Amino acid sequence: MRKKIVAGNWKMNKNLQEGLTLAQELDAALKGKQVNCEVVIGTPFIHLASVANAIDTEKIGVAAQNCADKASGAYTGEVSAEMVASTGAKYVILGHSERRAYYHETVGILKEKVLLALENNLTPIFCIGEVLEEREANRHFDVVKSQITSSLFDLSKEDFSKIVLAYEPVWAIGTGKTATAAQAQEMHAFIRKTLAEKYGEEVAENTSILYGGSCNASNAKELFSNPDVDGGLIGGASLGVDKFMPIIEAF
Ligand SMILES: O=C[C@H](O)COP(=O)(O)O
Repeated sequence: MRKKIVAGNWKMNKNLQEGLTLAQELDAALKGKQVNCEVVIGTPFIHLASVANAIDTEKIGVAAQNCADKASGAYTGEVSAEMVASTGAKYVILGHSERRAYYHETVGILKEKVLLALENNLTPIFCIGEVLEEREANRHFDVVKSQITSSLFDLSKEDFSKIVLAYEPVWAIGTGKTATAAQAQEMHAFIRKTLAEKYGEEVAENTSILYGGSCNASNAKELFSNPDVDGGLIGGASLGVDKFMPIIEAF
């Protein structure tokens, strides 16, 4: 049975004190509450250790938003997967469209990052998604398929089974323009079929595929009610407990 996951991606928001407060408020809001999904928060690197120490990490998984494509050494400014894991984080968001677009993350780089994350027992939340021109040209299925196959399909079946995918149409990120529930379901079903062709039905059925892109309290229920949508990767609406909790409770 695949996991339902609601993951926040704080992006480059919140200083350390603000981040700690947000994490602790979320921890308090979830205390004693039965929720039907796994909750994850993706914090900036500098927050990871403090946040992991301040909350119940059995209830809220902590994610980094990136890791280096090298294991260690003279790479000034980089943070390795091993360092991320040593903070108590359990997840790492990889391949986000903002990293691909602004930091030129290529397939080669992403493949290394995924391998290093897995070697360090981090669960990659691997992002894929087309830009508006690609959707308008009806190329969105090809684009998403090629993002998955190029970066992930060299993995063994065992390793692939540890991946969480997040479909984030780039045109829906931070724009207020959400994919319709039908568009999300159509793409998620296509992704699952692509996984089944390569790794078999069982792996495909057990892979969590999250939706991301202007997901909020008012559209989460409809999006999550689709059979192939296993949760969300939430940006803006994860920056306040009042906005994030209703999304968690949409399951
Ligand atoms: O990682 C999260 C996504 O980029 C979605 O961001 P958003 O919810 O602010 O549109």
